[in-house]
Parts: sequence; C-alpha cells; structure tokens
Amino acid sequence: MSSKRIAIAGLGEIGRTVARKLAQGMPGLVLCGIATRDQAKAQAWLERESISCPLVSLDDLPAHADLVVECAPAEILDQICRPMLTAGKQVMVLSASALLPRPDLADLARAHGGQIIVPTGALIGFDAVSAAAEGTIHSVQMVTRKPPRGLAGAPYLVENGISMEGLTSALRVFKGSARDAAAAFPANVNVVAALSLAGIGPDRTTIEIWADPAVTRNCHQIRVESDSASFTMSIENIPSENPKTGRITALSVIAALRKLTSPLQVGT
Ligand SMILES: NC(=O)C1=CN([C@@H]2O[C@H](COP(=O)(O)OP(=O)(O)OC[C@H]3O[C@@H](n4cnc5c(N)ncnc54)[C@H](O)[C@@H]3O)[C@@H](O)[C@H]2O)C=CC1
Ligand SMILES: O=C([O-])CC(=O)C(=O)O
Repeated sequence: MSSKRIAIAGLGEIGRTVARKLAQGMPGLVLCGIATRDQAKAQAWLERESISCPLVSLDDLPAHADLVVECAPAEILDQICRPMLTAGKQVMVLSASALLPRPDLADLARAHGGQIIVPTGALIGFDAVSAAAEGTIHSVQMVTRKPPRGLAGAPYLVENGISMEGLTSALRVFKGSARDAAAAFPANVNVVAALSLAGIGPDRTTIEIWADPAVTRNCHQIRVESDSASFTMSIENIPSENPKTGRITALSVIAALRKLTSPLQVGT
C-alpha cells in the first residue's frame, strides 16, 4: 500500500515538531512538502535538521499532498483549506477558532469528498464529548487560566485597553460563548472552538478566560452535563517556546496522524 503524503502549512512551533517526527519516519506516512512564509529561514532549518523536503506554495499543496496539517496563522485558513478541499483532500486544522465563522469550508469538503480533521490539540476528552453528543448534552462549560503573557496581544484585550502588564492577581478578562471567545482571542483559545465542534456548537458552549500571574501553565477545566454522563476534565499545559501554544498540541497532531494508518485504533 502506498504511503499517505503529508504536507505542513506553517513551520512554527507545531509545524517544526510535526515535520521532525514525520522525517524520522512514521508508518504509512511520508512528509512531502512544507509551505512557509520565510523560505530562507525554513531552508536553513531543514538543513540544520538534515531534513530533505520541498518548500511549496499554498496553492501547490494539493499537487504534493493527500493531507495538509494547517498550523499557520488563523488569517490564512481559507488559503490553505480551499484548494485542498476542492481537490477532495484532507486538512488537519489547528486554527480551530478560524473555522467557526467559516461553515462553508465543511460544505466544500462535503461537496468534493474532502475532509476537515480537528485534532484534540491542547485539550482533552473529545472522545467522551463526542460520545455524549450522540445522546443529549445539556451544557459544556469551560474555564481557562493562562499566564498573562499567554494572552497578551489578543484583539479583545487591545480593543478594550486591558493590559497584561504588572498583574498581581487573577483577572477574568472574558466570559461568553465559544463563538465570541474565538473572535476575541483567535490565537489563544482554539481549544474552546474545537471543544464546541465536538459537542454542542459554538453558541451553547461557554468559557471564562482568566489572566492569572500565579499560574505558569495554560490551564483548562471543562464541565459537561449530559443524559449519559456528567464529567469534569482538566489539563495543565506546559507552554512551548510560543507561550500561547502548549507543548502537547504538536503531540496531539502526531497521535492523530498515526491513527490515520494504524492497524489498531484506540479511542473514538
Ligand atoms: N487547536 C489547538 O489546540 C491549538 C491551536 N493552535 C493554533 O495553531 C496555529 C499554529 O500554532 P503555532 O505553531 O504555535 O504558531 P507559530 O506562530 O509558532 O507558527 C506559525 C507559523 O506560520 C508561518 N506563517 C505565517 N504566514 C504564513 C504563510 N502565509 N504561509 C505559510 N506559513 C506562514 C509563520 O512564519 C510561523 O512560522 C495557530 O493558529 C495557533 O493559534 C495553537 C495551540 C493549540
Ligand atoms: O487553544 C489554544 O490556542 C492554545 C491553548 O489554549 C493551549 O495551548 O493550552
């Protein structure tokens, strides 16, 4: 059986870890292309890592890959997804916040036989949430606490003049729906966007976001009430070199890629 060709769009924190793992070898998967903004920087990194892989444009991704891992800024989600989905191919989307206002991308996938895969990413328990969603979920509530530097620069904070400098106690900076949170904090709470897609959607899933100088990790707590089970889940993510992104995110992508070709699949 031929290997599934994987490309990476965005060679940042997540992209580099996934590229390294694919280049080391994963059964049934082969790294076939990388789309990046700064070609010279990417080429230098590939040489340092002794990885041989063509650098390609976003438009050329469908010619190189069966599946693209999107781990780029949210603004270019469309540019990555549209050509791949129109060609009936798969995109693994990390910028889940940017998916919420774009239901047309799922329509495109449906029309052409493509597929959007949203991995669990920096969160936990999508197996239980999607199982519960086969019955009736009454509520999904999430509370996120991040070190202030993991939230700094978010559009909502800038627009409302909320400074992350010199905070001495925890400050609740947002309370509302997953849809509004994704628009307000597009690079900080992709997790709640993904959770909402696994469960009861972006308007009924709620989140509080706290900037907390007492925490060093990106902490997420989730409470689900449903007609099959009630459960609470929590995860404390060690930030990567990008303080907004937990280290576990790239590992979730690798685990999700491994599942694509594995003869033994565990979990929903
Ligand atoms: N779903 C989840 O659980 C999580 C999702 N994320 C999201 O995943 C995405 C990637 O995260 P990181 O790797 O931490 O970000 P990063 O900022 O480290 O990397 C993004 C990379 O994309 C590159 N890029 C910029 N413009 C580009 C273009 N036009 N074409 C190709 N590449 C371009 C940048 O140069 C950078 O290297 C972000 O949208 C982030 O918000 C992050 C953490 C968790
Ligand atoms: O959802 C995100 O964008 C990142 C996040 O919260 C985490 O890494 O814990």
